[in-house]
Amino acid sequence: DNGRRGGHSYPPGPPPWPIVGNLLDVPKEAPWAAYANMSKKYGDVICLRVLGQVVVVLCSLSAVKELLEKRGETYADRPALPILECALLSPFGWLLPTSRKNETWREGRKLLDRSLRPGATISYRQMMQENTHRFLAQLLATPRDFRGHIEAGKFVMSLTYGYDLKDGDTMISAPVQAVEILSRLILPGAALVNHLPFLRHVPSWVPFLSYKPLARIGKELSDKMKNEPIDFVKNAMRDGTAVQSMASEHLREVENLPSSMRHRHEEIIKVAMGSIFSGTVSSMSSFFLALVLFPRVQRRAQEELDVAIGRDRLPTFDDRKRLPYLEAFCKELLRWRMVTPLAVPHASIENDVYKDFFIPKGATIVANAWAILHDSETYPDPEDFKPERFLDKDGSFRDDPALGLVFGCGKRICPGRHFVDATLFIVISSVLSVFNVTKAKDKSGHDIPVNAAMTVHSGIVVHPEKFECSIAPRDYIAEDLILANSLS
Ligand code: HEM
Repeated sequence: DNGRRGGHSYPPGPPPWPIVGNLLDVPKEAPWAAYANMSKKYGDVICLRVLGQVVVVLCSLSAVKELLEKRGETYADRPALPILECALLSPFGWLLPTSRKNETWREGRKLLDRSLRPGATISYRQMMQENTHRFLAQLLATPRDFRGHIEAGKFVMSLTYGYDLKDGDTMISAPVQAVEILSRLILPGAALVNHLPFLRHVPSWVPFLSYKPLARIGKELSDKMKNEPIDFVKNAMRDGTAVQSMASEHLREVENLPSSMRHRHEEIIKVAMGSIFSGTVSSMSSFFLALVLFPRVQRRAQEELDVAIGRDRLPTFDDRKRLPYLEAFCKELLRWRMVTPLAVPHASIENDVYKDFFIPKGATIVANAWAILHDSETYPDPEDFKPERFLDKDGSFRDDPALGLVFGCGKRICPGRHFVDATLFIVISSVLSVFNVTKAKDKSGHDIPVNAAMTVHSGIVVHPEKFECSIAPRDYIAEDLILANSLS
């Protein structure tokens, strides 16, 4: 393979070495920034060859849109990763984010798109508001545990299954473990590890599991993850105690089908619902980080809330159109500290030619969303948190089509994006309307410095490092409001 087909060569990139190719060029730290740098030298479409695998990194909006969106069908696959075939991981083949482009993915994806479309999330507004009010009460009671309050996955479990997650609940232990295992192994940083054959057999760093045969562990976790929450919903439906949720709605739709058909539909429901994870944890921590680091932004958002809503009630979804600064704030949050700076890799299902470059079938395609949304020409001082970027001179909100990239692009674009958008709005506006978030103080009353660093958490998702902050009600009016709403 000399990298040429029909007169076209692979996209440019660092020259490959014999045998190892570009293995040593694959960045280990902040790969999004390293690829962005590389693109200054080689252009917006870069090619690396890693142990026989062609990896194409897209660093411009036009390249991402042209390939992943316009030629969406060609790039709708996920990479075929040998590691996913190992005994431990093969039972998770059904999970939509990593699934190859097959019939189960297509059907599951359709169901998720239907459940999570903007119109459908409107019917969950009440539930989101109630969850948010409970979150405010938890912040008031134990502000130092703010990370724990965010991390509970509550929003997603009540949306998906109408399940009220308690602290330390085992209902999410299977998904949490599975996500930890999968995401550590599959994505960009780990891309090269996938090709190291010994890993196909022994992920020895999984100590809590290693006493059982891997195949059994994988199957048990996968079954638990898929079946346990759905069984909960079915039982609740039988007892007449089921509350509205995505799962109960779908189960109701197929309730009266003949059993053979019902079985297949229920399987798809399990696949689709089981593929939903709490993805907003990272953004919510970054939200608190932004507030401590940029007090000016916090004050401005509070001024807008006070004028538009007043101080005697909490925000609702109906207020959104009157809060352009807050809208811009939510967008800036997703841009400033991207959750998945390299999105999730796609793969090509056939040979393709882009701008005279040859992209072979089976190539891994990485959309470098970070390079685009942190480009200092389009976003001056990209590391600063500035909602104003998305405001017109008259203060109205200005949308930016490139922002959608934080949710990926094309056929695999995040189906949870509208839900995320709604969740962030209601949580952020509610927190800001009643709390002041500032640097925490040490015993002698000095500000504790804030660690603003980000860390790669389990493979693809990036989180803020642990930091401290003080979260206090703005005044007694705010405190009363939180308490009154958490009781109703
Ligand atoms: C801030 C929060 C979130 C971010 C930044 C995010 C981002 C992403 C990205 C970048 C992808 C890959 C897109 C691509 O391949 O082009 C993705 C896929 C996915 N996301 Fe999200 N996501 C978030 C929250 C959620 C939530 C709350 C849900 C469910 C309600 C969800 C469900 C999914 C699923 C099922 C996929 C796989 C889609 C497929 O492969 O067909 N995500 N997400």
